[in-house]
Amino acid sequence: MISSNRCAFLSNSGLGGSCNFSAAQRRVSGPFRVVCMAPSNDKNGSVVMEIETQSTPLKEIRSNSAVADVNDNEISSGGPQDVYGEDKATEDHFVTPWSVSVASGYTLLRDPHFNKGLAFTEKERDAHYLRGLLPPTVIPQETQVKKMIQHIRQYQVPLQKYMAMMDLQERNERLFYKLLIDHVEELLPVVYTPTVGEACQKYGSIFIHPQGLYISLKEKGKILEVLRNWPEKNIQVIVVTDGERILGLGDLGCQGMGIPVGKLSLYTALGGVRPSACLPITIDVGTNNEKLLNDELYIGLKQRRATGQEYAELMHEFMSAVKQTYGEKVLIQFEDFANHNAFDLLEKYRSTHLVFNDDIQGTASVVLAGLVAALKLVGGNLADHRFLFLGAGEAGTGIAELIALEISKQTNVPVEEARKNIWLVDSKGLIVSSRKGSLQHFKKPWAHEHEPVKKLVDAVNQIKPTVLIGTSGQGRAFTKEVIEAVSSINEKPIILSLSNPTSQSECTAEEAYSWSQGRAIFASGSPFPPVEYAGKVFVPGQANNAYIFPGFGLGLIMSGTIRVHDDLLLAASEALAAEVSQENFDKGLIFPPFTNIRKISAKIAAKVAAKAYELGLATRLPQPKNLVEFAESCMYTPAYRNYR
Ligand SMILES: NC(=O)C1=CN([C@@H]2O[C@H](COP(=O)(O)OP(=O)(O)OC[C@H]3O[C@@H](n4cnc5c(N)ncnc54)[C@H](OP(=O)(O)O)[C@@H]3O)[C@@H](O)[C@H]2O)C=CC1
Ligand SMILES: CC(=O)C(=O)O
Ligand SMILES: [Mg+2]
Repeated sequence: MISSNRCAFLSNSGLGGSCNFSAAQRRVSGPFRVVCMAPSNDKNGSVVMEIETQSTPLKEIRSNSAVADVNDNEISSGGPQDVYGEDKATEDHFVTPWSVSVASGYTLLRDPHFNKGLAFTEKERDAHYLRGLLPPTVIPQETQVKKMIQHIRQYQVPLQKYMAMMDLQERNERLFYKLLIDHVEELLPVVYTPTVGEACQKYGSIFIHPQGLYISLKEKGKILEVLRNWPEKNIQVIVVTDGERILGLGDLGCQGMGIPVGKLSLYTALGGVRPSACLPITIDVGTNNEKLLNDELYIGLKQRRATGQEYAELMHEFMSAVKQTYGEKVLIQFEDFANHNAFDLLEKYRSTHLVFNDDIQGTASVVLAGLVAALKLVGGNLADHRFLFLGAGEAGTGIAELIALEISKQTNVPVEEARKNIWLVDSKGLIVSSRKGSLQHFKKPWAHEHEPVKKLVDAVNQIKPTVLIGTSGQGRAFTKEVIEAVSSINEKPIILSLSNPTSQSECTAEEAYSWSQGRAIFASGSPFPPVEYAGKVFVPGQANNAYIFPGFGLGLIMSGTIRVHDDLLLAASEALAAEVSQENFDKGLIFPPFTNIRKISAKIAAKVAAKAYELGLATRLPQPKNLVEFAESCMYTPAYRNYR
């Protein structure tokens, strides 16, 4: 029965409150150590109990396992441990209730955190009972990457590429991240916008593995327990959605899970946050999407959305449970909530939690960076420009407010004054003071004196913007007439069509360049391929919050920052704008390419952390001398680790 000294195995047999050792033992045939968890009333809600079938202490059991046998630079460099808790991370697999942690043989091959596939060395195959479980060849990770990219390229349909990537993430996490990092420009549109939008729409039918934590109304009163079911303990970033405004695709309910999963894969690939520190969460309060309610494959609650007190209570329980479980330094990123909840949630929790709304704040920071960079091409200061937005929701008013804040800082005028050059159009037309009474609170600061204007083209002709920004979620709303109008006012009109996915973009790159006779400085939320116009090739940039949130989050985490302040958004923005090179400007680009994004993220992180220290918001002391180097040293790299 007990015949050799292989590694640890955890049973979930203690679910009822006590550990059923015999069941645990029955499931381990042959060599084993058993480590079993049972619920208790202690702080973490669990205790570790050991069944020492041989006289091996737990410490040694851990060191006998491949999981604990990690010996790579990330962990041994001494830099990031205290920031990322890497040293503890290996132990997470042993202290989480009900999780199974097996670090050898067949099960090792099926653990995406540790699997290396054919890259397991001869020694590892011997040491970890892999002989015969793999074909005899050993190939390095670089070759695996080459093979995988060929595999992904074989698919013509973007959704198939997406599914192949998700499948890889579930099989071999480090290979997934190496592939994504090495081919970031090519694969970003696969794991992120636009393809992730289609994936969310079809999530029910393509759903294979649950990839995050689902917290529905059914879990009300039990959210603390639900969080404890997640196998990782050292969580540093949560991206949470309630699925009500997924990109520009509307209410996708529980199927919005694709968004937190996608955003967090960028936290790791672009910002170097450890995958095990990332937790995607979907709050399911129902959906008002009739199509989904009538779809037998829909994965969420089949009921209309809870609102008001019921909604607020669930969210409050969630926010409290997160703080109780992961402490106050966990970053909670709100993503793709509808605006009637997004602003209120941010306001309610910004003084008690480390919260960040990506759609309001991250988008603002990235767009401000693009605009500051664009000044090099069009001239003038921010205060010299006139801004017109189509769309006055989270993205529109968020960007508008950060521009006003920056103008106010640069020119020493009150922010109310700085707002006067910024105009917004919503579904009812230009926002003007005569509408003030019926406006949502986030639109009120933008209700300037003007007669009502219904159509965008009329607003363009009357306001005469130098910058036109689309944040409406309305595909092709920048018509030929609109782009011609803004191009007749400006030599180089700045046109940003930020709405995602591609189908919702206010105009295509081709439309922007051709209708402006090649004069537009253009960027879009989702990527467009280069355009040839009048014998010249135009390379459109991508104006997406993906430039900011990974580095921004890294900066908060590495400095132990406890609250997000607007000055941190300005710092991130400044750092990004500084990364646009002359070579980029020469191509008409106002954002750097994503190829160097990890270096850029480290610089963003450093600026954010520096500002947090300056404001007294950072708790990691003493402040590292060189914050860029420190950020880089903290970043997760997906190279395989050696298992002794
Ligand atoms: N590139 C990026 O990084 C980001 C892009 N986005 C994209 O921006 C879009 C909007 O997101 P968000 O601001 O959060 O959404 P919101 O729902 O908060 O805002 C949408 C706004 O668009 C307005 N609108 C809707 N239809 C029309 C219309 N026909 N004409 C004029 N205005 C209209 C709405 O008007 P009303 O208020 O009257 O309903 C509302 O003000 C989405 O497509 C999203 O994907 C968002 C975040 C980041
Ligand atoms: C990019 C993003 O966050 C959005 O479109 O909602
Ligand atoms: Mg979003």
